[in-house]
Amino acid sequence: MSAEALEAQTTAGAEGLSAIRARPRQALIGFDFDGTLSPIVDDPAAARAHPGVVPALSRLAPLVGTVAVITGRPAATAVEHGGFAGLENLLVLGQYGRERWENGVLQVPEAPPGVAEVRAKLPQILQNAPEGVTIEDKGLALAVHTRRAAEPQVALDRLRSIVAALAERTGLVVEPGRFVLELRPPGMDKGGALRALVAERGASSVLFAGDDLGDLTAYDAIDALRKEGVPGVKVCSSSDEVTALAERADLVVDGPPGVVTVIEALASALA
Ligand SMILES: O=P(O)(O)OC[C@H]1O[C@H](O[C@H]2O[C@H](CO)[C@@H](O)[C@H](O)[C@H]2O)[C@H](O)[C@@H](O)[C@@H]1O
Repeated sequence: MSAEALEAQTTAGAEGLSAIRARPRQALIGFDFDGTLSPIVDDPAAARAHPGVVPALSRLAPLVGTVAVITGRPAATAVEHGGFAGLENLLVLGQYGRERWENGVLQVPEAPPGVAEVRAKLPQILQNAPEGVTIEDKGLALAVHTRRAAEPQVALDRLRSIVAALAERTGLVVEPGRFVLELRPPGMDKGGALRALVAERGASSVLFAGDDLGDLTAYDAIDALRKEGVPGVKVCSSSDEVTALAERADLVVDGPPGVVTVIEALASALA
C-alpha cells in the first residue's frame, strides 16, 4: 500500500499522523459510517460497508489503541450494515454518541418523550410532501429523507421550516445531512462523543474520518484537542454533495474507497 495515501495536506495533519505512528497503542481512530465507510445509496436500509472496510479494519484494529465508528445510525444498525460483529477492538457509538456497542453488548438509553410525539405527528405533517420523501425511524430519532424525491434539494429546502417547527415544539433538534433532516434529542453530538472517548481511553492522538455536516463537530473536537496538546488528523471522505469538510480537512480522499485506502495504508505503516 502506497505511503502517499498517508500524506497529510497540512502541517497539523502531518503532526497528527506522526503522533499516531509514534505511539499507535495510544491512538484513537474514528470513522463516520454513511458516506465514509459505506457508499451512499438511495435506500438507507440498503446501505452496506464498502467490501474493503472489514478486511482493512481487521488489520488496523489490533495495531492501535481504539477503533471507533461514531455514527448517526443506531449502533445496532451500523454493526449489522457494517458487518462489524466479528471485529475485535472496535466499538460503535450510535445516534451521535447516545448508544454504544462494544464486545457484543449494546447500550441504548430511553428516548425522550418528544421522539414519540414526532413519531405520531410526522406522517400527517408530511402528507403533502413531494413524492419520494421517506421517514426513517431510528428509535431515538426520526430522519426525513428526500434523496428519492424527483428534486431532492428542492424537497429538502421545502421541508426545512416544517421540520424545524416540529423540533421546536417537541424539544428536539434538527440535524441536517445529505438529503436528510433528522429530528433527534439535543445534548450530544459527534464532537462530544469523540472527546469523551479520547478522555476515557487516555488517547494521545486521534484521527477522525467523515463526510457530512454532522461530522463537523468531530472536526471541532480535533481542533480543540490540538490546542490542548493532543495531535489529530481530520480526514474527509469527499463528495459533490458536501464541501464543508474538505475545506477543513488535513487529508481529502475520494469517498469510501479512498477511506479504505487510508485504513490499509495506516495498517501497513503500523505493522
Ligand atoms: O453519521 P452517519 O453514519 O453518516 O449517518 C448519517 C445519516 O446517514 C444515513 O443517511 C445517509 O445515507 C443514506 C444511505 O446511503 C442515504 O440514502 C441518505 O441520503 C444519507 O443522508 C442514515 O439513513 C441516517 O439515519 C443517518 O443519520
